[in-house]
Amino acid sequence: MRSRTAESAIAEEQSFLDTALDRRDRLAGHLSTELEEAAEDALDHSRRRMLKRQYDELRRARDGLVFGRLDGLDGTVRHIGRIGLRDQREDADPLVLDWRAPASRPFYTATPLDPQGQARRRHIRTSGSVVTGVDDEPLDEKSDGSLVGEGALLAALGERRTGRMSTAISTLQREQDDIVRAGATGPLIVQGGPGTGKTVVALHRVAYLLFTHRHMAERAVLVLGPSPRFLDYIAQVLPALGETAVVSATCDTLLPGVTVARGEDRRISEIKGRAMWQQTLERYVGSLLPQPRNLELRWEGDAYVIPAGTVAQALASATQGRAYHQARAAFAAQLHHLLADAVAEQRESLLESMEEGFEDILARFSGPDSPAGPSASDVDGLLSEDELEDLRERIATHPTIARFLASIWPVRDPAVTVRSLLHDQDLLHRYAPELTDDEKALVAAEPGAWAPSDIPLLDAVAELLGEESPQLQGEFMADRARSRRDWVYGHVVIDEAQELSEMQWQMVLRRCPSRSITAVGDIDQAEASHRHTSWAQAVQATLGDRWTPAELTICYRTPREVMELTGPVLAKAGSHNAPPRAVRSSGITPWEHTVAADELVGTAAQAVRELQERWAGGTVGVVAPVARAEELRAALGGVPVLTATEAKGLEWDATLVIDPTGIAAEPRGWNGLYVALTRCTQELGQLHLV
Ligand SMILES: Nc1ncnc2c1ncn2[C@@H]1O[C@H](COP(=O)(O)OP(=O)(O)OP(=O)(O)O)[C@@H](O)[C@H]1O
Repeated sequence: MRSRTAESAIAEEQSFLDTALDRRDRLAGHLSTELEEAAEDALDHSRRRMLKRQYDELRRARDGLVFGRLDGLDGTVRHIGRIGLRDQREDADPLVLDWRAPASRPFYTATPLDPQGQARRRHIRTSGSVVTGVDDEPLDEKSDGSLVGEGALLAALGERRTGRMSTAISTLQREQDDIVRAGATGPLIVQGGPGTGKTVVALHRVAYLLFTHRHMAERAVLVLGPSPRFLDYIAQVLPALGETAVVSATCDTLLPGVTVARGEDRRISEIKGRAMWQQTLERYVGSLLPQPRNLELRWEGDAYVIPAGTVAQALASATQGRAYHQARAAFAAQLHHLLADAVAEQRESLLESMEEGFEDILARFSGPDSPAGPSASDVDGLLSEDELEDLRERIATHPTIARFLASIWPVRDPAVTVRSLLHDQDLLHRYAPELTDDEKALVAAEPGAWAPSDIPLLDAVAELLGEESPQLQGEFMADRARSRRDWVYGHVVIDEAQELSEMQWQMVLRRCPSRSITAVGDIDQAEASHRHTSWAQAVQATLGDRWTPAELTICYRTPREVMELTGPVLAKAGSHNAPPRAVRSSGITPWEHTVAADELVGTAAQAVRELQERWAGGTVGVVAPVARAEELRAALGGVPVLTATEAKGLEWDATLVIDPTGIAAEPRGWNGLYVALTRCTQELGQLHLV
């Protein structure tokens, strides 16, 4: 039963929510009329876009229109919601504060020890347009102050999982909020154990940055995740936060038009992920540039020679700071000039010699008293500037000259270029001397189809070669950004960043030269083939020490009972860190059974059925060793059966971990097992093999 005070608080907030909903509808109606009229009025484009954005924002903001309230020590009352709502009176304070606005910050960070001028924080729970409850937190009393809005947080964490991540704007915690609102001028690397809200923080940070730095929306924000399944899991969070200027991708899908077509051996992927490839590729593409020499060209039946010295100068100025194809275009322009000059010069000297011959003839046939005939000065051999321009134009568009250029400086395709290097041990010997003979042989023996570790190499070569023809610039659209290799993003967010190889980091930096990057990850969950065991090591080759560390320390997902099992696993993974502190207990003891190999599938099927019954309306997931995943997938149809790598970043109400010893025996398997054990929000079961 609710107390009278709770009833009256709910009624009070219901009345406020009704006002806010009414205001929202009025504003949306007003904007809609303005937009309709604007169609005829030819409203200027950018204003129209702004109105449309505001209109869409208002229409989307149904859930969580108002979710919080701050009562100041000075008696002021401020409501906080998904978006800001202006009051009817222009000079009045906003009716609802946007959660990202600076004035909303105390909602996430005020504590009894640091009340920031606030007397009380209230979480308002709603379902559609109905207020269902309030949680009040006095900020003028002493408490341990470790959690913000504990009631609302624990209610959110205890909810059944839907298989899709949801927003956490009403329950963001202080350490999370600090990261969400951190400055964005350089790389920020956030370390956090499983379930500490790294993904939550990363996505809310995108929304915060796009709200605070409007210019970022013009260049879009790139969100990089570990797998398409993960991107699907987080897909609705940003639209729910009102953000559409976002492109999501994995490192494998970042290069437009290129698809990963095969898996690869860990050893080779480690070799191909090393930072040294950047120099290797630079050296190799550099070697493909033409060398200075005499160039012999034909034009309209005559031969012309451009001497090696002149060619060397033209090459030096064309290649200066330019990618291969841009340098080629600059050199072509110079070549056209040089040839036109040579043609003009030859023509001049020909005319001059003709002229001299003509004067001799005249001198022979006429005496000193003869009347003056045409003289050398009357026959001007020089080409006018227009004639010279016309000649250059004809040279520039002539197929013979284009063929000549192609013979000394061919257009190159990144894919062919990468393959020609990787499959040739002699070239590898010359340009990748850092590799051992064994490593070179392994790389050269790889099949032709692209593997994940090829993508950053292709990307690097595509950058070194440059676009053959410049791509059109235009008005921003996320699709446009996605379709362009050379798109420069306003900000990049990397989730599960511990998995990135050095070459993948390079690929990210290429897309964000400003280095406005947020990388979140858990170095203890790293399973990729690289050997990094610290962030400093992971980014040494790309960022050096120019990055800011941050940390998340509280586990929101996994209950205490499960987290207690993970300490020894983490130690076996070679980590010196302790697992994060779990914020809650589920009251359910993790269980484990041991079964014979031939009973494994049947027992797993039975266990999944029981879990599904217990967690009806929620989700159940199975994590298994790579070698068993296929068989289990076939037998347990309908339930996700994933390897530890595939389960990264995901969560279910209940997880069944199959053959933990088998998972631990995989490469970096203890890290994998740490991932597997920490996926559940409520119940963990393990099936061991005898
Ligand atoms: N402040 C919060 N309010 C409500 N729910 C939260 C909050 N922080 C985290 N959660 C929930 O905790 C769970 C774990 O969060 P998240 O997936 O972001 O963690 P993570 O650190 O990325 O985990 P992992 O390393 O395992 O991928 C999610 O269900 C998320 O919604």
